[in-house]
Amino acid sequence: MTAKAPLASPARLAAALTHLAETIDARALEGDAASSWTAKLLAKGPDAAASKVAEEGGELAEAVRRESDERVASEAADVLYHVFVALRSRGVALDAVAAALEKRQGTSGISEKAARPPKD
Ligand SMILES: N=c1c2ncn([C@@H]3O[C@H](COP(=O)(O)OP(=O)(O)OP(=O)(O)O)[C@@H](O)[C@H]3O)c2ncn1[C@@H]1O[C@H](COP(=O)(O)O)[C@@H](O)[C@H]1O
Repeated sequence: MTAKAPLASPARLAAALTHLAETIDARALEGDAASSWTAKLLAKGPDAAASKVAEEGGELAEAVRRESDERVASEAADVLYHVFVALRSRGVALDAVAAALEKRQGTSGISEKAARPPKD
């Protein structure tokens, strides 16, 4: 895929993310750490979830820099999974993330940055 290719199949990704979020929710409610990786991660708490987000984010960055498209997709999937686990671990609702994304719709990142108050 080239940098100019469209980001196809957003509905397919949305469906996969919905399935993933529902699975993580189910594991949080009745998962067993002996048989569920998600339940095991959640039992460790937000600090451990944060470490996994940082670790997987670094691996994705490395893949984007110098690995195959397949590796980039796989590392991106790892990041998405661990972001969802971290949100569940903190008790931050997916609705809050959706609201943050919706609020930004139609606002260019360049104009948003220009409107920020100056840093001290
Ligand atoms: N998407 C994932 C997913 N991605 C990664 N992992 C697991 O995360 C584990 C750790 O992966 P790492 O690459 O971080 O390996 P590691 O660096 O050796 O791990 P550390 O011990 O260092 O933390 C592996 O066992 C992976 O299988 C996942 N485990 C679960 N899911 C999803 O969650 C669902 C429920 O899984 P369970 O909770 O295990 O039933 C699954 O059906 C999947 O859809």
